[in-house]
Amino acid sequence: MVRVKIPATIANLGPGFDCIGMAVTLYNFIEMDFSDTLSIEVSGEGSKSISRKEDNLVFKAAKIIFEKAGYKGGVSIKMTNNIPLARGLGSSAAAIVGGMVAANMLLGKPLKEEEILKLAVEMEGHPDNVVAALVGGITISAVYDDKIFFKKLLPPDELKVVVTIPEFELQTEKAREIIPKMIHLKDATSNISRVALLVASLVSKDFSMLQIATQDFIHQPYRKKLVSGMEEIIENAQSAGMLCCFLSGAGPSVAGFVKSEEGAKKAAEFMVKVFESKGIKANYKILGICCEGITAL
Ligand SMILES: Nc1ncnc2c1ncn2[C@@H]1O[C@H](COP(=O)(O)OP(=O)(O)OP(=O)(O)O)[C@@H](O)[C@H]1O
Ligand SMILES: N[C@@H](CCO)C(=O)O
Repeated sequence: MVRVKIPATIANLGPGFDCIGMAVTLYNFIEMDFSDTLSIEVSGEGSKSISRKEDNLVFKAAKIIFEKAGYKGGVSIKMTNNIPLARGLGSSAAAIVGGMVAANMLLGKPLKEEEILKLAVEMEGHPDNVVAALVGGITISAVYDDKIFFKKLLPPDELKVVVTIPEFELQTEKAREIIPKMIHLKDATSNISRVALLVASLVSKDFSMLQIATQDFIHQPYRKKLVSGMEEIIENAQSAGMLCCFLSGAGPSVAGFVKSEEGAKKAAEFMVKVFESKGIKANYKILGICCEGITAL
């Protein structure tokens, strides 16, 4: 039997659409063992909605590894989920990375980490969440010639993350459909400058420009139609005590960086209030940045 712990991830951090991801201290757990048949147990988030059949995402990810390694038997999977589904916290990346890594461990690690990384990115469709879930920290990824190139930044100690999670689900697929296929050169230039500024700010631990460095011009302006309250929260981030604020992944959660737990609480209460003013119930979590990525227990 193998057991893994997989972090939630926040993608984009504003302008880093499909390339920046950040692992945070909220975890799902997967136990996997050999079995004669397929059995799936789910507790916690998604326990009412997640499929227990062959179309389960954790199983589908594990099956890719089983097929590569030539294993044809059954499997039992027990998951304990703390990452809410379809809220912009990387639940699908956690399911894919967790399923693949657990299956590979169960079979005695026939695949190398690079192979798993490639298969997981292919399955998810973009590298941001998957890379961060695998290696932890804040990751910057690029895909070229079928290979994934990434760098991991270890976060400045004092940074905390406050995430406000609306009650409603937003499937990433739907949140991607709303983004136009063509973007203006001016918007592309604005995002390129922000991403460069964001990475430089994190590396130099200079947070003074984070509000500008997390501005986005290519996905948030369209997604705000799907997440009412998001724009008001982002516009007032600094007066609410945050260094900056952005849509978490594809949404609908909204996340911000703060320097203290006390500041985080004040910011979270503000965010919850804005959502409530739009008729949306929301809760919040104050998280750290997870430096390790998926771990075997
Ligand atoms: N533990 C899990 N087991 C099985 N399926 C899961 C699990 N977690 C997520 N999923 C599947 O992934 C879907 C959510 O994925 P989606 O990409 O829409 O959002 P997300 O990954 O939570 O957010 P984001 O991609 O914005 O970070 C769920 O509706 C469910 O089908
Ligand atoms: N980069 C992705 C993250 C969500 O999976 C998006 O924003 O659609």
